Amino acid sequence: MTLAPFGARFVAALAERGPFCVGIDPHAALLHDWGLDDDVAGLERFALAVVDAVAPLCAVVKPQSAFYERFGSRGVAVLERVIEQSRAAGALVLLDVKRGDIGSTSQAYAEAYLDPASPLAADAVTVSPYLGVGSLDPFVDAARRHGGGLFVLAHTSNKEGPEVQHAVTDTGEPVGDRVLAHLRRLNDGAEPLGSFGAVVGATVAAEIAGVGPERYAFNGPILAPGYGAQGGTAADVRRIFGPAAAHVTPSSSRQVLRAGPDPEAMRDAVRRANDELRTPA
Ligand SMILES: O=C(O)c1cc(=O)[nH]c(=O)n1[C@@H]1O[C@H](COP(=O)(O)O)[C@@H](O)[C@H]1O
Repeated sequence: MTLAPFGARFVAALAERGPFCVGIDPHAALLHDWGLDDDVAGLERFALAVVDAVAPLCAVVKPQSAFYERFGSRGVAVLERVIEQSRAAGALVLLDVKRGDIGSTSQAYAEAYLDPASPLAADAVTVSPYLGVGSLDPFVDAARRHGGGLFVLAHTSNKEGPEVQHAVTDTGEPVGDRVLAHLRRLNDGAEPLGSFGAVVGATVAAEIAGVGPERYAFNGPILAPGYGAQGGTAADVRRIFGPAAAHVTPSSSRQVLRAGPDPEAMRDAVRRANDELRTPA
């Protein structure tokens, strides 16, 4: 089955279900809080309970691969089920792996995460441009071939990010903005939205190097992690992104997961976040 381009699927999913993205990150501390052991059985119970509760309700889920890889191949097998069951429940799966390498290795990563023949195939994947945005071309090609999406790290939510991302390039623009300029070109002319997105924290400064929300006026999706547990709010999303907020999926992991294991409490957390994010300023 050939999928429609990711950008179009992203727009439709947000319109139908709301902008909020749930991160499925089975931290050891959360397993403990839920009364589960920090082992593969606990991981599986936790992750699939979250999928059952939220995947039929929210537009995007974002499992972070590290929390599954921690348990080796059996943990990765749980991740495969999280991906498959979330997609079956109608959520887009953004697999958070932050990959990026020289082109020939990026090619193998792209096949692992975007080729529908792979057991780990997702709708979209997070990638790092630190080896140069051009090193991500195999991901771009695979996304175009398979209707997949990319989210490229630009201005991340962590306090250490600006050391690299605000550094000024030869063209005088910050590194993070150079990444956004590449995305502007990749998405040029796509309707209703391109498939090549940016990662910009819901915690970043509203103005960087004298430029405000206009830096995010590009024709692609934006993932905004840091909502909730890292302090980002709906007001921050509106302040940082301005009109581009219409294409932003703010994500939170711990804020929703801490509401579990009661499925209704997790669903309430998702509904609350979507209500806050949809309310006009
Ligand atoms: O790419 C990401 O998802 C990401 C980028 C970023 O700038 N900051 C960030 O926190 N993340 C991820 O978003 C999630 C945040 O989790 P919470 O702080 O529990 O909501 C984790 O999976 C992080 O790895």
